[in-house]
Amino acid sequence: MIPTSLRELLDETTGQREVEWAGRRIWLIKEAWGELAVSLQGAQVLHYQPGSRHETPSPSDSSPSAQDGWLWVTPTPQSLPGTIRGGIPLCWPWFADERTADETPDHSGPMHGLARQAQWRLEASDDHEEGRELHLSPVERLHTQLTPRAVIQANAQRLHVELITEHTGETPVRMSGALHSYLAVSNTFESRIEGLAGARYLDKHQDFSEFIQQGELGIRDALDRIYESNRDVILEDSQRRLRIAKQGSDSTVIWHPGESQLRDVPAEASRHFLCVESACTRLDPVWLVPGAQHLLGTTLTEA
Ligand SMILES: O=P(O)(O)OC[C@H]1O[C@@H](O)[C@H](O)[C@@H](O)[C@@H]1O
Repeated sequence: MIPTSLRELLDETTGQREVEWAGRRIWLIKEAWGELAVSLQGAQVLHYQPGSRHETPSPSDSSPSAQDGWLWVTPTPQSLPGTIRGGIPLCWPWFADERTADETPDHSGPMHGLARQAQWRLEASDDHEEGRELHLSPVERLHTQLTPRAVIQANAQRLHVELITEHTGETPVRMSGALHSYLAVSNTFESRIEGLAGARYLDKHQDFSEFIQQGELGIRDALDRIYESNRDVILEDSQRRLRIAKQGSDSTVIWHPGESQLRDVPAEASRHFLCVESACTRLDPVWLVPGAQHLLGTTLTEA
């Protein structure tokens, strides 16, 4: 589900073009296989919709429909240099406040790292498996030893995002990170995740105490959990069943603020997303040695 102003820009797009939206440069694609929108702030996918839209939702109806895409974006994003809440923010080279690869003297780097605020450049947009493959790199160096790049593939069947980190320095670095996907749902508190039953998790709301997931996970309230799992999960709600697969990640983060008001999200809009994140966290940090690389990936398909 994307804001109406972004929807209008997509509706006016044929093929590919760069536009300005919410003060950011956005790469829009509308082709026979579907639609994609990527913000060059953060190399952040904001929208993916396979196939063509069949109908325009009525403006009076604020609930998302299957035609609104698989990702959710707040209708009231922060202005720059803030970040856009929604889509798939890249959290790099640390997750949340772990700051393992933070090079500031007092470890005061931003929550979720440096990548999502930074400006990225589109290096290539190629035909790929009857869809598109985009390659992006940060405009400025973000870390003295680590270099990230993003690869985004989209076609009529799937959206795939890779965050690749190369170690170009001389001493090992401990990093973490996440593909912080905001997935669109018709009602967060009626949605359900399959695939985590029996998994160990840390509950951030209970001082990272450890628990085992009993049965499948129904979302009923706020939650902030790191599951130790590398399995696919399925997000089910009344509009679709989405399979979320991942690569290079042994942590699955499930997050929603519940009824707490986020300052950049109107109350009604916050009932339409759930974050399911392919991550490397305190449970599975990545020790990168000189010359090595790590790939963190997520793949969304219809289940
Ligand atoms: O508001 P932010 O910085 O995007 O973070 C949102 C949430 O992101 C999740 O990944 C974290 O587990 C939460 O603790 C955090 O609150």
